[in-house]
Formats: sequence, C-alpha cells, structure tokens
Amino acid sequence: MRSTCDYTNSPRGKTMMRGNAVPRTQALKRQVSRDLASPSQRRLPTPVDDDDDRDSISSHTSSSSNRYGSNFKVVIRVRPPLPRELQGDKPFQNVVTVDSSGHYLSVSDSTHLAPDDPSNQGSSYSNHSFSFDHVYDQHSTQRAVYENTAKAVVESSLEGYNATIFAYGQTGTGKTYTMEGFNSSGGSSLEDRGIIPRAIEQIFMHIQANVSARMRFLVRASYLQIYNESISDLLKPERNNLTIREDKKRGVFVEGLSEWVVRSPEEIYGLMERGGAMRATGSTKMNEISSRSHAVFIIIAEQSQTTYVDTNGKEIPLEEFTTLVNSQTSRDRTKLESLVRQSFKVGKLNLVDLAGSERVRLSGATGQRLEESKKINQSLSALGNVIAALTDTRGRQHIPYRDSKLTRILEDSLGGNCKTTMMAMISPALEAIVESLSTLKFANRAKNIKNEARVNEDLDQKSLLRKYERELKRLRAELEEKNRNVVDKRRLLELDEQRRRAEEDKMAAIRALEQRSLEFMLEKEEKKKLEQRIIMLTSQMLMSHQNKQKNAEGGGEFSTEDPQFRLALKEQQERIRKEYECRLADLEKERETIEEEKAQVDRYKQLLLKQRDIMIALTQRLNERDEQIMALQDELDAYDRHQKALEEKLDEKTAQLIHLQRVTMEHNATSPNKNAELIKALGEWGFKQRPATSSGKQYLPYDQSPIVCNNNASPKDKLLSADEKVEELMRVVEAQRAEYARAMKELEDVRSEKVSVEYVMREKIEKLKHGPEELLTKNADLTGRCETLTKERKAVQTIMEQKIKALVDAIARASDATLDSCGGIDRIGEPAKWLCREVNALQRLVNASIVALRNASSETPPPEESKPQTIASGSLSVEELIQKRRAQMQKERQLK
Ligand SMILES: Nc1ncnc2c1ncn2[C@@H]1O[C@H](COP(=O)(O)OP(=O)(O)OP(=O)(O)O)[C@@H](O)[C@H]1O
Repeated sequence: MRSTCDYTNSPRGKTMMRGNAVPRTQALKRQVSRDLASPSQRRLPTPVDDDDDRDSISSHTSSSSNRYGSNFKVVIRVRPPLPRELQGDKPFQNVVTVDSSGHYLSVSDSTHLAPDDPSNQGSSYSNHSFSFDHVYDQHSTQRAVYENTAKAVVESSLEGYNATIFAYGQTGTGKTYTMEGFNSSGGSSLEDRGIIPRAIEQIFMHIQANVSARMRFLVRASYLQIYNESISDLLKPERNNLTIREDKKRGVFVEGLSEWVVRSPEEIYGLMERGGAMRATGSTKMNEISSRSHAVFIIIAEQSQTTYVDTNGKEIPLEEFTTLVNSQTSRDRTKLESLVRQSFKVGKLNLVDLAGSERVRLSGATGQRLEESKKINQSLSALGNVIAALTDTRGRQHIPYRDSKLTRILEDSLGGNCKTTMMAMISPALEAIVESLSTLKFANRAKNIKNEARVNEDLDQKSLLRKYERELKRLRAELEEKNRNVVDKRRLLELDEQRRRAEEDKMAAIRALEQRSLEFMLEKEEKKKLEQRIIMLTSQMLMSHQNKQKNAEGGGEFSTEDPQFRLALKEQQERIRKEYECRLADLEKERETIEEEKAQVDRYKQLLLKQRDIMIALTQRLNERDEQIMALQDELDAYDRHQKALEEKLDEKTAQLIHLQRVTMEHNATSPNKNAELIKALGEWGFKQRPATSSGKQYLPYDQSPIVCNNNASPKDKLLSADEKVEELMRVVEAQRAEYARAMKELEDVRSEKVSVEYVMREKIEKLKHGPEELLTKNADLTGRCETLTKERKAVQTIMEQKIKALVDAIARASDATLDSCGGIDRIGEPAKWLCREVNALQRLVNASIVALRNASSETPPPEESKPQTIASGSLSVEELIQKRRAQMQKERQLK
C-alpha cells in the first residue's frame, strides 16, 4: 500500500492532498530513487506527475517567494544522524530528503528500497512532501543557518521591530545546538556558534558601524525559563514564580524580570553562560543533555537618532548645524534646541529554545523526568492549539494564549506585533519519522500565521535610552552650570586678589607720602639750621676778614696781642660760652625732670611692690580668716551642742520639778498613800529611803541622799521625818529652780554671744571678700599710670637725645668752621686753641651728660650706649672728628 501526502501545493499550507494516487506514486518513487542515486541531480519529489512538476515548483516557488515578505516564517533544519542512531540495533535509515533549492523536503519511510526492488512489491509505502521558507539539510552549517535566516530577523529588531526566533522540535533534534551552538560531543569551535551568539555579534557590529553623535544605542538583556509551568529569572535565580502581565504600552511582559544593560558581546556572553548554568537540564535516553525547560533570551536594542533641521524644517548635516550653533550667542543657542529632532526606536529580540516534545515510551522518562515531560508536552500542545486557532480557516476565533505560560509569553510573536521565525528541527532517522512528521505538520500549519509587525517608535517616552538621554542632558546642563560657577568663583578670587594688591599699593603710596613729608620736614629743619649756620659763619667770616685786613694794614702779621682782636675773641668766647651754658642749663633742667620722673616711677614701683606684699598679706589673712571662720563655726557647733544638752537637761529638770510639786501638793492633802508615792518618786530619783524607825524619822537629809547610807554609820538624829523631808525637798526644788533660771540665763548669754559672733563674722567675711577687689582696681590704675609715665619718659628721652645730638653736631660744625676761617689749627693763635679746648671740654661735658641722662633714665642701659666718648647717632667721638678734620686739612695743605 502506498500513500503520498503533499503539503507543498498550498500557499496557506492548508490544502493537503491525501489519498492513494498510485500512478503518481510510481513516478515519485522513481524520482526519489534517482535523487538518492545521484545527490547532485536531486530534485524535489512532487505529488504531481513529471510534466506538472516544473509548473508546480514554480508555483510553489512563487507561493513560497510570496512568503518572503511575510512576518511569520517557518524554516526546517534536519540535523545529522547522531551516533546512537548510526550505531543502533537496526541499520540507520534516512527518511528525509531536502530539495536543492532549500525550500522543499519530503519524508518517506521506504526510501531505502530501490523502486525496482522486487522485495518492495506489495510493501507499505508513504511519502510526505513539504515546502517551507527554508529547509536546511543535515549538511548545513551554523553560519549558513544564521546568514540565511536569523540575520534578517536580528536586523529587523535593530530597525525597531519586535522579532522572535523560536526553535521547535522533538527532543534531541538540535534546538539548543541551533540556538546556542553547544555540541555535547565536545570539540565546539567558533563555527559551532549558534544563533544567539551570532545575533549578539551582529547587534554590536551594527552599533559599532552606526554609532555617532547623532545615533546612540542601548542594549539590555534578560534570560528566563519556564520550568514546570513556572517562570524564573535565569540571571537572578532568587526570582521565581514570576507572573506575566500585559499593558497597552508594553504589551505582554514578565513582571520582575531583571534586565541587564550590556556594552559588549563579552558581557552578554557572560550573561548567557550564567543563565545557561541555571537552566534545568537532564539526561534522557534521547538526549544526553536534554533541556527540561523553555528558555527565552531577550535582547532589547534601543536607538536614538538625532536629526537637525533648519528654520524651514529642512534637514541639514551636523556640521552645518554646529556652524550655526557656534555663530550664535549663548543665549540664542537655547533657541536652536527647537531645531533638533530626536526619534527613539525600541527593538525586542526573543530567542526561544523550547524544550523538546518526547514520547515517554521512547525517552524512558520516569519520576521527575516524567513530570517534566508531561508539562513540556502540555505547553507544546497549548502552542499547537494557539497555532491551530490562529490558522483556522473559519476565521479568527478565540486564541487560547492563556492556556500556558509559553503561549502567553509568545503572544506577540504568534499573530501579533512581531516578525517571527519558527525553526523546526527534525531528525533524519526512520525511528523518529513519526515525531518528524508531527513536527513538519505542525510547522506547516504555522506557516499560515499572520503577524502584523510595526516599528516600535517610542512615542510614550518610555525607552530607557530616552531616559538616559534626558538624564545625560540634565547632567550636562548641571555640569555646565557648575563649570560656570567655578569660572565665576575664579574670577571673583582674581578680582579679590587685584583689590587686595590695589589696597596694598595704596597703603604703600600713603606710607611713601608720609615718609616723604617727614623727610621734607626734616629737610626744612635742616635748611633752617643751615641758614642759621650761614648767618653765623658769615658773621665769623666778616670778623676774620676784618682781622685779616687789620693784619695786612699792620705789616701783614697776625698779632694776638692786638687788643681789639682780644676783645673780639673774648666777646666771641663769651657768646659761645653763654650759648653753651644756656643749652647746658636746659639740658640740666630736662635731666632733672627726667630724674624726677624716674624717682616717681621708682615710687610707683615701690608702691607696686607694696601692693604685691599687701596682696600676699591679704591672701594670707584671708586664709587665716577662713581658718578662723572654720574655728568659729566649730565653736558655734560646740555652743549649739552645749545649748542642746542644757535644754535637754532643763526639760528633764522641769519635768522633775512639776512632778515634785504635784507630789508635794498631794502630800499636803495628808494622804498616807501619796506619801508612799512621794517616797517612791524620791527613791526613783536617787533619794534612798531608810527603814522605818521608832521615832518616825526615816529619811536621810538631802545632802546625804545621793549616797546609800550605812545604817550603822548614819546617826539616827540626822534622819528626817516625812514632813521635814518634804520641806527639805521644797528647798531643793527652789534651789533647782534658781539653778534652772541661771542655766537659762547662761543659755541666753550663749545665744546672744553666738548671734553677735555670727554678725561680726559675716561682716569680716564681706570685708575680706571685697577688700582684694578694691586693691586690685587700685593696682590696675597705678599700673596704667606707670605705663603712661614710662612712655612719656621714653619720649622725653628721645627728644633729649635728638637735641643733644643736634647740639653736638652744631659744636662740631662751629669748631670746624672756626678752624676753616682761621686757616687750620696750626695757624690759630693761643686764644683760638684755648677756644678749641674749651669746645672740646664742652663736648665732653655734653657727652657725659648724655651718658648720665641715659644711665639715669634706663635701668639696664645697653653696654654700647654707655660708652661716654661716642655720639649716639655717629660712630666717631668729637676728638676723633677733630683729629680727622685736622688730617684732612693737612692733606689739603700739602696738595696746595
Ligand atoms: N546540526 C547539527 N550538527 C551537529 N550536531 C548536532 C546538530 N544538531 C544537533 N546536534 C547534536 O545533537 C545532540 C542533541 O542536540 P540538542 O541538545 O541541541 O537537542 P535539543 O533539541 O535541544 O534536545 P532537547 O529538546 O532534549 O533539549 C547534541 O549532541 C548536538 O550536538
């Protein structure tokens, strides 16, 4: 029996030709055997006869090519036979034939038989032909699968579409291998890389090629698995049992799923590896490492594109816009922001590796594997139901997306806003023919799903990239603002520095001005002095000139015997002497004043010392007072204690007295019982009772009562009767009353004395408290006055020194002038020499008085200042000056 099923001749894959078409079967059989005989000439077996074949193929092709623009593509991949299939009990039988065009495949369960094989006669035989967007045979490489199928899907995600690639198929057919590229037999190479790593590379290559100032990208990734109908985050394993939500803006999404921003393929590989390690896998008979969960790797690529337009809205290149910006002032630049247009696109790429359907009989699953198997098959059957509902020719009805987590997550990808590619994997082995056919039929049905994909423009401003851009813009503005502030601060500091320098310059100028005016004053003074000196010298010169004239008239000889000369000289001497005496008298006066001041300072010092002593004495007295106070306090305490004791004693006595009075009164009422009571009371107080005597006298007198009397020792006549005793006691009471009054008085005295002592003490304490303060104030006053006096004294001293110096200079100059006018020291006569000596003597006197002045005014004069022969301001003494001058004049003479 032979049967042929053709799933190829239907643009929507719905029209299936079933039945027993015997004549055509023969032809197909021949065709298949031809293909197998010569792979190079392999052609697609078609259910139609040879003549119709080409037409049929072209129509398929056109039908298939029509699908090229579809948003839901279905491709098949036939994996190579596995070692377990090749080395099984039965010899391996390949049942899948793939057309060389890469769009068709046929599955035949008798392909091992030659068409003319006589053993084939009468055996059962079936053939199934399918057409898909692409069919990869077992020789197809990972690269070919990616380039021909996945690349376009990834590209669309980069254009802003939602895109999904999901691998479907029986367990062990190569889903994980196709998606990830892992080869369990080991020896994985770069060429083995599957769709996910290649997609990542493509995404980052695209970014690298397109990223610019106008184009920015942001990539983030998530990884989840659906295991036993529970969603967990593979990159955050602690996040389990996640729920699926849906909203108008985001569509269907998993709440709480972590998203990871990635900047390089390496980062994303890291995530893949981490998630892959967390994925549920297990070993089954069908697959050594079998995925027990559906895994979804999500890559979201966001991109922002900036365009610039001119004021007319026409797009302009960035360079032109930059020139425009640079030509504006900073205020106008903000207006240019309206000429910047930004668009945001968000593309989402779902890379789904489904768990494989399995027949429990074949996989040998038990226990946990069996449970997993059931759940996997359940969700895959829900996926089948969704696809069936989506492709139902009766029109769109309820789509049971909510029947499983898988269909819910893939809602957008199945019939929604997405460009989807379904990759169905099959095994070429005969033993898997049932599963392969089931997969192919499933895929064939899925071909008819229609998706409506559109670019996800981020109109709601939800994209992360937009948020980042906004944040960046804000941060940049902030940075700019801060920079501006920094600049302002720097400028402020500069200005401050300039102001400070200007202030310094101003102060320096003021100081210079002050200095200059001081110098001017000094110069003025100097000038005045010079003028005086000139006047003086002129008068001297006049005099010497007259002398010279006279000398010339008298024979040209200088005569000291001339009475007129002598008179003039004497006058001159007199005048100088008076002048010096005058000045000396002034100096003496000033010296006296200073002396007085010094004496006063000494007095103040003495006073201060006294004050200090007083202070010390006061402190000592204070201490003594403190001690006194303490002692008095102790005394007072003692008084208090004494007073208290007296009071207690008095109280006691008063009580005794009252009682005695009471007893006496009662006794007076002649009551014998009371008498006994009195006797008892007396006994209690120490009055010892004598035994009764015949005479009725039985009480010792009071002065003997404190002593217990010996009967034999006490004369009977000294004993008292009761009445006598009472009388005596009355006397005693009286005496005690008097004693009490005295004690009271004493107490009063003590009290009053205590009060007066307290009062005196308080007074003294107050005095002691305030006494030192007053003294301190006085002391401070005195110190202030001392300081002022010291300052004044110093000022006077300085003035004196200046005056003396000026005087010395004047003397030196006068003597020099005198010498000059006389023509040198050798030329002057005796009187002039005498005058010089006088001058020198005067100078020495002045120097001595300076020293005396300094010694008098300074407590510890510096040693160099105490040199008597040195003038304070100059380094030479008067004698030295004269010597120097003489040497100079001698030199001049020699030269002449
Ligand atoms: N195209 C191929 N080329 C070479 N080896 C392949 C190919 N496809 C699958 N295999 C190998 O087949 C075995 C099973 O593949 P894989 O694990 O990918 O299957 P699966 O469909 O993911 O299974 P499951 O559903 O159980 O997880 C692996 O050893 C894999 O290396």
